[in-house]
Amino acid sequence: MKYTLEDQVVLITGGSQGLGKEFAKKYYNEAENTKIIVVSRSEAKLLDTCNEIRLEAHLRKETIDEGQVQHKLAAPLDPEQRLFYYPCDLSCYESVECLFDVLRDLDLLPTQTLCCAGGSVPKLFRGLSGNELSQGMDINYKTTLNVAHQVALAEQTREHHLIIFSSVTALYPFVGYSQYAPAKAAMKSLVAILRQELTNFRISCVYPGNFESEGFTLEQVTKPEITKLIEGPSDAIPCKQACDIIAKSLAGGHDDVFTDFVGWMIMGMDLGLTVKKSRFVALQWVFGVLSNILVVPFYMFGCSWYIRKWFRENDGKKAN
Ligand SMILES: NC(=O)C1=CN([C@@H]2O[C@H](COP(=O)(O)OP(=O)(O)OC[C@H]3O[C@@H](n4cnc5c(N)ncnc54)[C@H](OP(=O)(O)O)[C@@H]3O)[C@@H](O)[C@H]2O)C=CC1
Ligand SMILES: CCCCCCCCCCCCCCCC(=O)[C@@H](N)CO
Repeated sequence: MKYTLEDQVVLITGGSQGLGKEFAKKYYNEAENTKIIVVSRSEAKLLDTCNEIRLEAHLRKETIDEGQVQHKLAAPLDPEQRLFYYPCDLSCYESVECLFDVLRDLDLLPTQTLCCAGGSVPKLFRGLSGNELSQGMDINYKTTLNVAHQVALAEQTREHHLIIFSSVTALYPFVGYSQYAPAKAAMKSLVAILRQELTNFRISCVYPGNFESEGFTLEQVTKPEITKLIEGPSDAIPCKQACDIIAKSLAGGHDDVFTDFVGWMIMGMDLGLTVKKSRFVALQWVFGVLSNILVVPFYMFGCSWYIRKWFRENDGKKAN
């Protein structure tokens, strides 16, 4: 199944900001007939986002078409429009059912689904509240699980492209990400199973390294220094760059997608009983096998030693 921006109905979860919004912009600007539905919890944010995308496109067109194009304000699921929004807490299964009922009624069942909703609160384990812990699973895993299940039920026979946004931390879990990495690892596991079961689906899984977004700015505030140190090699790239890299990789037929070289290396080191479809996969496998023998044990030894030293020096204080 070819990845193309044109002639689709695309459902983007977490479409109100960050990478989801970047994808919404991309579809809106680079495809003519594609219908886009952005979903997130906050209606105010969604409305702002839709207006911003339309206004930007309008202003751009105005300079080309000398003001011939009319700018319309966003309305929730207005069938005249190409860009729709729907406020919904996707971690609640019943709400996702309602969303799909609405989409079915409006003949807007998606042909592509981008599960971008997610987010992390990086802190040391003892510093997290019970609410933050359950939010980690709800925002990252349950939003994706619920949407994937409803799409699977809605699209029993038609082809569908499901694109799930995990993280490099699913492949390399480390200090500071206890609230987040396990949920992203669960998404990787779900992807492997759905690829075997949903035979009419193309299922892609994106493992981004750091990129700039509203969520990223926020997580930097609570992120422990030791976490920043370990993830140092994955410098945050601009959101648009991440979006373009992912779209290009999907168009190239790859289904395990990374956004930087560190991501490619870590994906290679993650061997096991899953099929991998990533860029330069043969080279990645050879690199992975060799580095698991020659580098990983020493890196992990050094890393554990450094983390223990860091905890000793910070003497169990709230070390963030
Ligand atoms: N930025 C980074 O460095 C990296 C990000 N990722 C992953 O990529 C994806 C996009 O990241 P980024 O752009 O930074 O994300 P942001 O944190 O900037 O945006 C997250 C989006 O998810 C929505 N959302 C959160 N919870 C729910 C919910 N329960 N129901 C519906 N929508 C929800 C938010 O809207 P609202 O609050 O209105 O619900 C928002 O639109 C995420 O899954 C993230 O984990 C992976 C690796 C690196
Ligand atoms: C031989 C071994 C070499 C290993 C090199 C180690 C480099 C580690 C890079 C980890 C990058 C993690 C990005 C997390 C992004 C993310 O998901 C958060 N921004 C949350 O949103």
